[in-house]
Amino acid sequence: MIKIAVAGGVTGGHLYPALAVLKELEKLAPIDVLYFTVSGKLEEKVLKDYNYKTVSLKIQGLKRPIYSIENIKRLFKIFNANNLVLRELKKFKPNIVFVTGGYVSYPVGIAAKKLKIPLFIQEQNVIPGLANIKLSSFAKKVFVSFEESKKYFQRDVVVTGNPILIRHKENLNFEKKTVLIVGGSGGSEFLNSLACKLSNKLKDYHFILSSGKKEVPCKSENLTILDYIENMSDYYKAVSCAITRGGATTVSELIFFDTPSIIIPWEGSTEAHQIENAKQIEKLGLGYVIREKDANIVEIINKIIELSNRERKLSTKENPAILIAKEIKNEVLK
Ligand SMILES: CC(=O)N[C@H]1[C@@H](OP(=O)(O)OP(=O)(O)OC[C@H]2O[C@@H](n3ccc(=O)[nH]c3=O)[C@H](O)[C@@H]2O)O[C@H](CO)[C@@H](O)[C@@H]1O
Repeated sequence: MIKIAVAGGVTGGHLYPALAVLKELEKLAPIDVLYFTVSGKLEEKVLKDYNYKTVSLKIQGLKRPIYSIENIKRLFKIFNANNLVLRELKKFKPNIVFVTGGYVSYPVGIAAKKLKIPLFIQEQNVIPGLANIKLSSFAKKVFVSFEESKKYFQRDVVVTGNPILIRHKENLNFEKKTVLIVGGSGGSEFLNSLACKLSNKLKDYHFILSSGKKEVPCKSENLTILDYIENMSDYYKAVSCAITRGGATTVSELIFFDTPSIIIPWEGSTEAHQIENAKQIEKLGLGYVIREKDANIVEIINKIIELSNRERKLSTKENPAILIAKEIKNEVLK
């Protein structure tokens, strides 16, 4: 039995890679999971379908710029959460702690250090997040998704690729050319409004928008609006092309499913990390990166037409989740 404590969430970008690894680990050995969640966030909803123990933390991420009064309050909550995490880890006695970044990972990683439990870290983004960078100095292993991330760590890291959680429910088959538009796990007002403009101009195309429950300023026959898509894998495979933000997990999924795509990175992302993630799509010739300021509707339409006329091929790739699961198993069941 592998007893594993896990943290990684708030957004889908951190959550799904962790779940992907646990899914593979379960195939290698029986597992007992304690998952640290953030109160009210996506993982608390998603984990209802899983048979994992959970501990909910009432914490918030630090605002940028880092030096502000509000951050002192938030740090205080994180320090309080440290005590709860310590208590829970002492009770659960995991063989290993695994974190996939985001601020919830920090108190869990620190507690692992205090209790001398081996810590494994997984980073999705090309430019690593603050929590993972800080924790990496004492982690037993660090897995990164892209070669380019190596230079940000002052230690050895293992390049595995980003774990992909395959979520299959149905075999989709669209009659018309279909464009998937997704603004990350929280949606994007910018992409919602772009979906309106595109569906209005390209009437012979079908658009599917994951709105993240954010406002969509139109209704149109050729625009299907969904609050959230549970089975993203089915969509990645079936659509002609996708338009997305530059979240690392979305980018990795597009690469995994060979989905031709246009990435319009979220300009507000910390250290503009979404721009660096997005470049991976261009590097592989899978699509284009367009900055918000250059998002010209005619150019986007031309790119949609070009990408959706490409023949879709799904090459077989090994899921990075398998590699990481094997490393965890080898560490625990030495
Ligand atoms: C606003 C924000 O802080 N974004 C960050 C967050 O990602 P955020 O969760 O926004 O974005 P990502 O694009 O990385 O991942 C989204 C995940 O949610 C899933 N999904 C999305 C929509 C939907 O309807 N259904 C669904 O299942 C996608 O399949 C994917 O697995 O973490 C990422 C990974 O560290 C970062 O790169 C992003 O910059």
